Amino acid sequence: MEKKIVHVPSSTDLEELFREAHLAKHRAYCPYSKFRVGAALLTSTGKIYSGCNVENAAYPLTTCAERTAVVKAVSEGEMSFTTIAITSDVEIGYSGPCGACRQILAEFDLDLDVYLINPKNEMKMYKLRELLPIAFTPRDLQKPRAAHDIID
Ligand SMILES: O=c1ccn([C@H]2C[C@H](O)[C@@H](CO)O2)c(=O)[nH]1
Ligand SMILES: [Zn+2]
Repeated sequence: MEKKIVHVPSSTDLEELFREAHLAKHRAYCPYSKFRVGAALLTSTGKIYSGCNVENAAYPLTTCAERTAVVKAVSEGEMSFTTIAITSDVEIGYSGPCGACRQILAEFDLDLDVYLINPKNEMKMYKLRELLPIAFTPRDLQKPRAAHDIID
């Protein structure tokens, strides 16, 4: 079997990742909610893709920071992620990724490390599988289904 080379994040990688998430938060376009979010995604090759929330006058068209980062990475050919850092202006506790973003991240790896960081630089790490138990992922589409469920 071919061995996959995975870049194990060092503490310097993580510091850089947290800094990128912080910088991305400052680029948030959120004139309606005034709620800034920054995210930074680390690939298994050691690259970082960051993103901010991008709102729209047609409110439901808003893109979350996490989704911006995923779309940037995937559109540059990166699909293997080890870690995401997410930061907002919530000072008491942490703001977690919304349900839609959890699902978007679950497409790629439920073992993803999710760091939530607040403005006091406190942080908490979760595995994505903890944040989205019994996730629906591409593997579910591969599972055998009962004949009566198959529509052809
Ligand atoms: O996971 C989340 C949740 C919310 N937001 C953004 C969307 C919107 O611009 C603002 C308030 O919901 O925060 C994100 O970027 N990520
Ligand atoms: Zn979201």
